Amino acid sequence: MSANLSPIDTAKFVAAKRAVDFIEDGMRVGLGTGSTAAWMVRCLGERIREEGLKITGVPTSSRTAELARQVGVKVISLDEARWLDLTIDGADEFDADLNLIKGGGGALLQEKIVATASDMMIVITDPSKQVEHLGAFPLPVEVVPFGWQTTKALIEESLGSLDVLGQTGTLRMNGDAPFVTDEGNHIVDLHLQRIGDPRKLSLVLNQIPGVVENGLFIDICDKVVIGHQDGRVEVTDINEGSHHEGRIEFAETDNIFADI
Ligand SMILES: O=C(CO)[C@H](O)[C@H](O)COP(=O)(O)O
Repeated sequence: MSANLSPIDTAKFVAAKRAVDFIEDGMRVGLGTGSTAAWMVRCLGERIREEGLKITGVPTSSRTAELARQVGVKVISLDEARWLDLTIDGADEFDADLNLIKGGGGALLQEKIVATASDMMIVITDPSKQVEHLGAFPLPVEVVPFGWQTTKALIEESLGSLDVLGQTGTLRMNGDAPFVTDEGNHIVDLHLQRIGDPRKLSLVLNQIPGVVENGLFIDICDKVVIGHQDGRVEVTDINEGSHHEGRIEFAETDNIFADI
C-alpha cells in the first residue's frame, strides 16, 4: 500500500524529513507531539532501521511514546536521559524571533520541560503557522483541576493589565468532560487575538496559583524548518542568523508510508 499524501501532509512530511538530518548517531533526542512531530518520529524510525543509528528518544506525550516504540525508536524517560542533544517538535504559531505558541495537542508541559532540557530545539512546521504577532491561535494554559474556575477567573483578571486584544478563556473539553493532560491537569485556552509582549504575559501567567505552565515558548527554539507543499524546505537558524532553502525528493511508495 502507498499513501496519498494531502498537500498539508506533504509540507509537514518534508519539514520532518529535513529536520531528522540534524540527528547524529548516539544522540539523545526529545520527541515532540502532534501530527508534524509524528512524521518526524516515523522518519527517525526509518533512519534507525536503514542506518543502524543508536538513538534514544524522550517522548513528550504518551501518544508519541507509543508511536516511537512502534517504529523502533528506543524510549527512555527524561530523568534517565537528564539532558538532551536536540528536541524536534511542531508548533501552533511562530514569529520572526522564533517565539512560539504550543499546546494545541495538549502536551505543552512536557514539551516545554523537554525542549528546555535540550542543547537545541528545532521546530518543524508548514508556512501557515508563521505570524507577525503571536495570539491568533488560542494560548493554552495548563491548570490544576483543584479550583480551576477560580484560577481561570484570576487569569482573565490578569489579562486586563496586559497588551492583549482579547481577554476570555475557555476550558478545553474532550466530549462532555474536561480535557485531561498526561499530567492529570486541565487546559484553559485564552482567546487573545494579538499578544503585544509574550515574555511579560508568560511571566504573569506562571505566577498565578493553580497555573502549571503556559504555551508560550520564549527564547527556547533555535531553528525552524518550514516545509512546503511542493517539496521545498526552508531552514532558519536564529543564533547563526542563517537561512537556507532546499528540496526533499521522495516517492509515495517509500517504505515509510507503508503503514499510513
Ligand atoms: O504543541 C503541540 C502539541 O501540544 C503541537 O506541536 C502543535 O499543536 C502542532 O501540532 P500539529 O503538528 O499537529 O499542527
